[in-house]
Amino acid sequence: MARAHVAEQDPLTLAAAPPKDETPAQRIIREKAELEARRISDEIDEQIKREKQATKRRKRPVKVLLLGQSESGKSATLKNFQLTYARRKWTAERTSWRTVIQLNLVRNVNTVLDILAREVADPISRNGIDDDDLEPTESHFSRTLSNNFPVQLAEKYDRLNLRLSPLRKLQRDLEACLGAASSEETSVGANGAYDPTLGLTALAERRARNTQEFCINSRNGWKSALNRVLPPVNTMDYGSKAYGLANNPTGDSTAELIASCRGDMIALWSDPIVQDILSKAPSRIQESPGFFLNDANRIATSDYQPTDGDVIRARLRTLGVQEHRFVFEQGRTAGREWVMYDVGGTRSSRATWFSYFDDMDAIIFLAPISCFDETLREDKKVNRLEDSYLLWRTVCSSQLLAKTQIILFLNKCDLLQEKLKRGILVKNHIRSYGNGSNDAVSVTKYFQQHFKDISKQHSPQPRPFFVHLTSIIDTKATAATLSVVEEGIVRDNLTRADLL
Ligand SMILES: Nc1nc2c(ncn2[C@@H]2O[C@H](COP(=O)(O)OP(=O)(O)OP(=O)(O)O)[C@@H](O)[C@H]2O)c(=O)[nH]1
Ligand SMILES: [Mg+2]
Repeated sequence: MARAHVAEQDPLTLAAAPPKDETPAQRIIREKAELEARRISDEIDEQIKREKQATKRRKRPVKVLLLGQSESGKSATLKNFQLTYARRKWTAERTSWRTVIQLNLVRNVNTVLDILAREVADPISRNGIDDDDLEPTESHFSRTLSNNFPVQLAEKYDRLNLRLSPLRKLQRDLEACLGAASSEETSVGANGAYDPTLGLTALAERRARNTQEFCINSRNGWKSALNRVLPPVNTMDYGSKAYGLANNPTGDSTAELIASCRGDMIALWSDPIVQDILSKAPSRIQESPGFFLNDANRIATSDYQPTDGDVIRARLRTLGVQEHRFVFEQGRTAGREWVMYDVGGTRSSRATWFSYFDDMDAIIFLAPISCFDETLREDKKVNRLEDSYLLWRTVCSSQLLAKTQIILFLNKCDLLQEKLKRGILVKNHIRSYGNGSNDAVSVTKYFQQHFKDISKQHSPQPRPFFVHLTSIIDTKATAATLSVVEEGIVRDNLTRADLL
């Protein structure tokens, strides 16, 4: 009774109650109207629910996978994305690249010394001593050069070699601190060997057996390698009495040591005879990844701070698959999170790629087209461009990626131009090129057509061919390319969200 009384008093119940004097005909009309109102209300609820779900899907991170052989420019592309769209994070992380760049520079110096030793000492290289084993001794240059050059020059090299010798130990120590990422892979373990006749599925099965690289799956990406550097380097001793570096608590000992070698580095690099010898070497050190000798004057200082360009050019090999998350601060997708997966490109790393094919909004495939005359570090028998063709075919033909947008970057166009200008003939390395013109436009067009044909022939279903000619170290031009890429990826991402 008490409840009925409350219900009677409730204004909502009273308002919704049928009129007291309602006739049966009026009742039928009223109930019909109520039914219709409920139907409309349910429909609106359903619409709101659908829109909420679509908004949620649209807000899910944009996922991009970067693929391509080692040294193709995947990490450099990722860095450009950060530089262009996540400036705050980029600036915060820039300093942590200092040690990598210093190592790159130190390695450049040691490589020049090695090339000099090998080039001027024919008897040594003929005796089968490998580049990697070569460690010039104090008297090495004077012993070998004195046959060909004035004694005073030989003495100069001896002096430089001796004065720069602490950089040998520094290189080893920095490599030890940075870990495997700081060195290039030069040979492939049996388990990790890439066999192009195997599908990626079969390769993925090998993954579990190959533990060397796959245990490293850093969510912080390269930061994990960079973070390892500072403490051990602080305590290094590079003949510290001579350089006054012992127990420097700020980690500046490396910079101090490198700075103390600056004059000698520059003297070595600017020497015309050294330049002449290097110009006759089979590959140009200036075109190798992480080349900084032209910037020694600026980098070999105790207070060196990397510039944006330095970081893009720094070389640190990617191990395993690294996930990078960042919220775009500008662009069409400002406020939206992007997740980019940067993979290691060496043959032994490729088996991991497969498990990331699912659920990507786009794949950016990097193919360095300047490499037509080079072979893989990990397999000297394989031409780099041929390797890229094969990889591209594998990616295009994947059923899992049949509906995924794939964007091709024909990268290192700057180096391609350099090589062609130097007179390197494409036909000598890519037989199918025949007597085509050896200029950059014709060569690029030819390579591009080949990639397009592969995509057309091997894609499980027709897909558009998106291609960009890039020089990823050119940050301004790359920003313009990335803007186009961002638009395409987001458009695709929204379409997928609405279709889901
Ligand atoms: N000159 C020139 N150098 C480039 C270009 N793109 C990348 N590089 C440099 O080439 C080197 C290798 O690039 P990375 O981005 O480290 O290559 P990666 O594909 O990530 O290689 P892995 O991590 O081994 O798979 C770096 O030193 C880059 O700065 C380019 O277009 N031109
Ligand atoms: Mg990389």
